[in-house]
Amino acid sequence: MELVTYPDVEIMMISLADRLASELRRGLEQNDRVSVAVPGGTTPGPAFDALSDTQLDWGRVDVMLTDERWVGEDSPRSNTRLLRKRLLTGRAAAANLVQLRADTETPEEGLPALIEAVEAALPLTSVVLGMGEDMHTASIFPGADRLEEALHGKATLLPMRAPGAPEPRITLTARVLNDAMNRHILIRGAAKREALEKARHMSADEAPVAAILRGTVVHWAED
Ligand SMILES: O=C1O[C@H](COP(=O)(O)O)[C@@H](O)[C@H](O)[C@H]1O
Repeated sequence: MELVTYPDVEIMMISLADRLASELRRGLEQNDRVSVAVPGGTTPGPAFDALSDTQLDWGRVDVMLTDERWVGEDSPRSNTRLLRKRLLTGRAAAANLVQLRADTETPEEGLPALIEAVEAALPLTSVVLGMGEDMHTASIFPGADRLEEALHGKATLLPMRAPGAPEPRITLTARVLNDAMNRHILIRGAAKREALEKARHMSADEAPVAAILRGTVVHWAED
């Protein structure tokens, strides 16, 4: 992995947005469409603000989440809600949202309706991942019920339940994340930096983010 540290969070968010825009532009020179997967949670909002303002042929861009919490878009915990509000707005409103949420009670029931559109947008041109202090990434959590499949299996998308996750989830698997042409992890604050350093010396079963580190650029700034 390559660790890039920034003088502050604002510069980090703008730099990451610039870098993603360049990767997508380069992809569009050679392909009809490009795709990017982004995290939810509390970290990426400012990078979304910067990216949504970027000049790009957004009509040829597929945008998806790396993972979603199985809650409705009216919930403040909905990652799709964050995406619509902060990324799929302004210039980026022309992008195509590849949904990771269906209107069913469980992710198991919803998955068949989602998989085709997700697979049509693969391989990802770029992926940005977040990471929790427990070293989960996307919704691949330590102790999760389908951890083994998510880390080592051939699936594209999996339902996931974990002690550290308050609601059921759906997540892209390590295979899909590692197949992305450009991979980034976005973290801020001392606790996550420490967790990342620990994860580098742990197995992916204990620290799922370890499965995605090879060849990935980690972007970090102090809070
Ligand atoms: O639950 C989730 O957590 C991670 C990390 O979120 P953060 O709030 O600590 O930035 C996030 O990357 C993931 O997409 C989300 O569903």
